[in-house]
Amino acid sequence: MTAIYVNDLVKKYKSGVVALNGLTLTVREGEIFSLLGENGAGKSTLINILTTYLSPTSGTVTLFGKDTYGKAAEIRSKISCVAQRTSIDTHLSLTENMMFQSKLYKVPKSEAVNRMEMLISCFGLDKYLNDSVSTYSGGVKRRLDIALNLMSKPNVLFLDEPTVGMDIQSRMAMWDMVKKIRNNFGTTIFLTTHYLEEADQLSDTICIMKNGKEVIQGSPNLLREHLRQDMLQISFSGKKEAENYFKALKGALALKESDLRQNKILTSLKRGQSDLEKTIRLLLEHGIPFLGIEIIQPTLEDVFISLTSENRKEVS
Ligand SMILES: Nc1ncnc2c1ncn2[C@@H]1O[C@H](COP(=O)(O)OP(=O)(O)OP(=O)(O)O)[C@@H](O)[C@H]1O
Repeated sequence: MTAIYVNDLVKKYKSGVVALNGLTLTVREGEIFSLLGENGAGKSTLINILTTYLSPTSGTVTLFGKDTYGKAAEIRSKISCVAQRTSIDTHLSLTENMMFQSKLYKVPKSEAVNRMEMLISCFGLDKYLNDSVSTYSGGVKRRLDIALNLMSKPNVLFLDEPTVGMDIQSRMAMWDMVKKIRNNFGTTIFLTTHYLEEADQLSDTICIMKNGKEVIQGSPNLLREHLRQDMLQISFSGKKEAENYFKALKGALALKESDLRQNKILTSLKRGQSDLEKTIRLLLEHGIPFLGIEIIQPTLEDVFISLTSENRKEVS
């Protein structure tokens, strides 16, 4: 069943900015759906419309088959949104925070206690029960915030950049939690992220947005297949060296600005082995001190850069 359906959605702000420009996407029930896009692509605007805090200029938004227009209260009882700022009260204990949340959603007390105990155990929050919430790390506060938002048994959970600013351990604990929410409760999860690795690890479906419109939507593998060709990667000892030799190789290898990444030059291979041989010859003839050269499979980051860079080809 379709959880969220957005068709030809347009949002024009009073300032004249068109933040969403005919966006269409589908989120299936029980999946983890990630929305990726550069700053200003329209992700927050879309979340604000889906969570009923903004009304669209035109287009259709349905949640579980029902048109959301004018039904804010009904929709809000089915969803939860974890924004970047946590809704935790650091003067209350972990359990007081959870019980307070259940009162907001009018969950009967005995049911709320059962649900709280289940969530605490499911997400490994029991080891923090005796500590003051104000001493929790950012990662644990974020996990508690998500647990609070699950007290109301939402059908859809919106997560706005759930791991921003976290170290790798906290990020992995969060990924584990997000997968458990889908697997154990069947909750549909709609998240935004700037981390391609996160989208790749977590998502059943990824949608890449640009300028208020979808560019591509599909599984991580489908997106990777979109490039359909291997890439040539030349590594240098540092970023500066890569920049210098990028200029020297630009014309000969028909490189684009987006082909320069940190200490590497990455470009699509048009003629496989013969491109590799030509490039090695060129590097040796010009005495360019490269560290390595290899043919690699495109990553999700390569797909993202290829689809969102200005001169991209239209998606077939
Ligand atoms: N309240 C507003 N009034 C006018 N323009 C706005 C408003 N909110 C956002 N915008 C503009 O709409 C466009 C989309 O913004 P939005 O915040 O939805 O993008 P985003 O993808 O969430 O960006 P980021 O990743 O930086 O959070 C941008 O050009 C932004 O400046």
